[in-house]
Amino acid sequence: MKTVIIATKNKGKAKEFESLFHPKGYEVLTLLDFVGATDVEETGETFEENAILKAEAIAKEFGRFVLADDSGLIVDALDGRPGVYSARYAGEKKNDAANTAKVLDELEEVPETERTARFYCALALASPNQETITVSGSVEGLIAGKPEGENGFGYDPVFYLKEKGKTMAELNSEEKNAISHRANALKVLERKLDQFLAREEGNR
Ligand SMILES: O=P(O)(O)OP(=O)(O)OP(=O)(O)OC[C@H]1O[C@@H](n2cnc3c(O)ncnc32)[C@H](O)[C@@H]1O
Ligand SMILES: [Mg+2]
Repeated sequence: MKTVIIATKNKGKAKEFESLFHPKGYEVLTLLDFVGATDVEETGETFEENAILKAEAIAKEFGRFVLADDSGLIVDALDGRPGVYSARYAGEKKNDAANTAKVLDELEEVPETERTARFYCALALASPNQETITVSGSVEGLIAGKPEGENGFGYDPVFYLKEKGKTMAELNSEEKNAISHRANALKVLERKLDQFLAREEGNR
């Protein structure tokens, strides 16, 4: 089986990438499978910059092609926050419940019509042998009044999808993977993947 390494230490992302890549015939490994892999600092100002930082650092470290994901929640009423700080919005400890509570708190006075938001995902595919490819995807929603649902991770319990009448955390993984920012970015990447892999073969 072909293998793709994802430069992430996030269990929720790892699980989603497994379900997204298995049907394509790829086994997925993440940094959770490699003890001692570098924790790449996310010093970029955009999702794209951070995805590139993570993918290129780990591709160099492992000497092979690597995919990285930098993603987050963009809330219009908060001028785009938490944005690139989504993972550490309530502090460096990366606590999903605390991050979510902080967003809900900040939106307390904001009426439903103004609670528009989107999840955004930048993917970077890097290799020591060729130029990095970057793609992105997003999904539109509203920030709910309180958390609902147990599935997914991060801000999923407060990300309400009007068309579904449910939060992202009330969808099963198949349903989330049909519409998510991550799945949408991966669809775009797919169109470029074959050429990228052919160049990898050529560089062996
Ligand atoms: O950097 P890696 O190791 O990949 O893991 P991370 O959790 O730090 O990931 P990011 O830096 O990309 O920050 C993304 C944060 O945005 C949120 N997020 C991203 N995708 C999400 C999704 O599908 N559902 C809910 N929240 C999401 C969640 O809080 C993540 O921790
Ligand atoms: Mg991170």
